[in-house]
Amino acid sequence: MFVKICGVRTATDVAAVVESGADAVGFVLTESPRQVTAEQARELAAELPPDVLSVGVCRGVPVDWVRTTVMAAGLHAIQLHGDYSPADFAACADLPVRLIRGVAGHSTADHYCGSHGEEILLLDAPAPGSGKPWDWTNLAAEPPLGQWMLAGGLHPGNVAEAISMIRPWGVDVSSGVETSRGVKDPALIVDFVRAAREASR
Ligand SMILES: O=C(O)c1ccccc1NCC(=O)[C@H](O)[C@H](O)COP(=O)(O)O
Repeated sequence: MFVKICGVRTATDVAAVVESGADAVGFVLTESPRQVTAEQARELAAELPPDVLSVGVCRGVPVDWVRTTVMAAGLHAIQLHGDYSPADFAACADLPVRLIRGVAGHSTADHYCGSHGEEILLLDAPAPGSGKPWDWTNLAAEPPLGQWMLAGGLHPGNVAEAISMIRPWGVDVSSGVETSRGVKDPALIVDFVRAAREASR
């Protein structure tokens, strides 16, 4: 089970992620209560072990800006979130990074990983980072193909049930490990990763 903690903003958050054993960390580089600059992302990512994937999360900005900013931050992966085309993904294909496509999910499997050239597909709520769940129940019968992650309203108390029901390749969380918008809780990060790992055994 691949576990990503998104919207990390402080050195304390990073330390909690490392302690939790999560696989990936998302740094939101565009408008959000969790937004960090490329320089901040670079400094925070430098505190991560090399096997933890550092992801630059971008929404609603031109792909040229994404390329420049993620490279300046020295991150391992780009998450293009929302209305990005296959051409946008192709425009990043020459970079030494992994590509993640974040989209609003549907309760039927009309998405598949790789359709835009991405390595990982993230099926999320319509409002990313809102903490609001969406109806993913029908995915159990017809899950997407490939490496896909479930996100949107997950938290330590429901991630095990979601994994048992849907069997995604990975899970992603932001609000569910926060005490208030943009403020991560180290204990919730550890609880979330533990619950996800136990459910996928
Ligand atoms: O988290 C944000 O603020 C955000 C802003 C703009 C684009 C994407 C954003 N987050 C993407 C993520 O990967 C979140 O972890 C995902 O939406 C789940 O969020 P939540 O429902 O709050 O757990």
